[in-house]
Amino acid sequence: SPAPARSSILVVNGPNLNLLGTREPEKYGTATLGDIERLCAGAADAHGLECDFVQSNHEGALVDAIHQARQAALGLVINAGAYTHTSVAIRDAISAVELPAVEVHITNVHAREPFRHHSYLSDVCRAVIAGAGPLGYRFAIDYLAELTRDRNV
Ligand SMILES: O=C(O)[C@@H]1C=C(O)[C@@H](O)[C@H](O)C1
Repeated sequence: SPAPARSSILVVNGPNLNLLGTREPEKYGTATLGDIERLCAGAADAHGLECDFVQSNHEGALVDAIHQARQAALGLVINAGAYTHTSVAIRDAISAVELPAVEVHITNVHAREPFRHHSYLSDVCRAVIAGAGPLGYRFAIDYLAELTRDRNV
């Protein structure tokens, strides 16, 4: 009989996102990382799925978390924070694990400083959601649920 379908989405948050709630609230809002994780859990639950969460300020720890998702998750939601704009290592990890990934940014990075306009991750992700605030995480989960529906991965 086929292996049971995977039911978890790994939500990856990068550097400084642990400060959400008090980090430049005029840009990032007042929702804490915990609030966002609860939003994600509720979004996944609506699809009969669950979320695992990792947040790290360390690039290699994020790479390790992406690797570990390969055997367990049906997809990735990733807000790599500043590493979005610098990290070939995280890009290569996403590409290597061959899971559908959605890139999320709370802010509209294209309306900010030029150095935020380029992402090393976008072309190895299925979709990019930027500027919708914390709701972007829910949109990403809804999309991944649709993408992987009825797929015994
Ligand atoms: O909007 C966000 O969630 C992203 C979060 C960060 O920490 C920044 O370094 C990115 O440039 C934008």
